[in-house]
Amino acid sequence: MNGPGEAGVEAIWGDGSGWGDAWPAPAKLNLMLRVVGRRDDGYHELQTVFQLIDRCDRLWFDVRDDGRILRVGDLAGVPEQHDLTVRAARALQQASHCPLGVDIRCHKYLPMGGGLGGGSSDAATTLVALNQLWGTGLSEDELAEIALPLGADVPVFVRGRAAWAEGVGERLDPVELPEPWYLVLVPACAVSTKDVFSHPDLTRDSNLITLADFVGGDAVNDCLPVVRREYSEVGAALELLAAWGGRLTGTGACVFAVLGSQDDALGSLAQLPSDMAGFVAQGRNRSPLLDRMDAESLVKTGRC
Ligand SMILES: C[C@@](CO)(OP(=O)(O)O)[C@H](O)COP(=O)(O)OP(=O)(O)OC[C@H]1O[C@@H](n2ccc(N)nc2=O)[C@H](O)[C@@H]1O
Ligand SMILES: Nc1ncnc2c1ncn2[C@@H]1O[C@H](COP(=O)(O)OP(=O)(O)O)[C@@H](O)[C@H]1O
Repeated sequence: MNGPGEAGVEAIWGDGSGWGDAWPAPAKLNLMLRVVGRRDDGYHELQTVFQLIDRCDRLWFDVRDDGRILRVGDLAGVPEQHDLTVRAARALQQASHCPLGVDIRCHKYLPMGGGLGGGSSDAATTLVALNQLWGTGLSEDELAEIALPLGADVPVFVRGRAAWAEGVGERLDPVELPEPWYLVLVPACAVSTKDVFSHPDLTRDSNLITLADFVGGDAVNDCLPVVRREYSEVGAALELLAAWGGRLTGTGACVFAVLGSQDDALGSLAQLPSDMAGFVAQGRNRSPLLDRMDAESLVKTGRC
């Protein structure tokens, strides 16, 4: 992650070129989030708007002939069998009866527990990449179905488009939004999605709104009051963004604001207090993962 004062953007992340052999796993921002109900299984019904950004984890996959699925390297606090990339590969292997395996390497650039969906995006990139590399040939709908049990946020990354979302995040309608420059702050705390959704004070009965309401400025995040109260670091970060109307993404901890230009955003990043981390990224209606697929037109192996 970039600290304040460093260049906040790597231009190669946004345009689908310059990835080398790495597969991108972009972050998302929830531009608004309403909790509109609770299902019998405890999951909450949401209305949210997802936009992708051009800040990404990077993944590499080496196909194995012996069917084993292995993680290369460590991820702090996440045992290999719980890693969403490993779980995604296993889910695809089971669904497709593919005899192949894979070594998975992931370089994290996205904070964990930040509300940026990094783990979910890693899982989605694994599904999309292995569907190609294993030659399993599943459709986007089939991949999205495998994605949902891995996490409510995984399907949007499989589909790779900014979206208006309902249900637990699986009912997705693509939307075309402005693609502004965002300043994203990363408070020094990780927020547990589960803890926020089980908090007794969480608003769970927001009224339904329409896309037109959102476009007209209704951009509330119902998780904010609880998160702000439980994590003082989040409140402090939001104060730094007050001039631009800072917002919380998902259940946090990251907060973000729309800046007028890349230069404005980088200038504001450079002026942050030295103990506040952050980065600059551009909104994307189309995932860098889809751009990478198009750019490289990888040849299907047809080995399954
Ligand atoms: C809130 C959102 C908004 O985009 O993002 P994050 O802040 O986590 O990034 C997502 O819905 C999160 O999706 P994801 O991170 O995949 O969550 P999951 O692993 O499926 O769920 C973690 C836990 O949160 C609770 N949960 C999650 C989603 C939801 N709609 N209702 C819930 O009650 C459940 O207790 C679940 O056990
Ligand atoms: N490959 C992975 N990358 C990140 N987190 C992972 C991964 N696999 C499992 N996890 C778990 O998922 C949790 C949520 O991670 P992440 O998706 O990055 O945050 P958020 O849901 O807040 O956006 C992490 O705290 C971690 O325990």
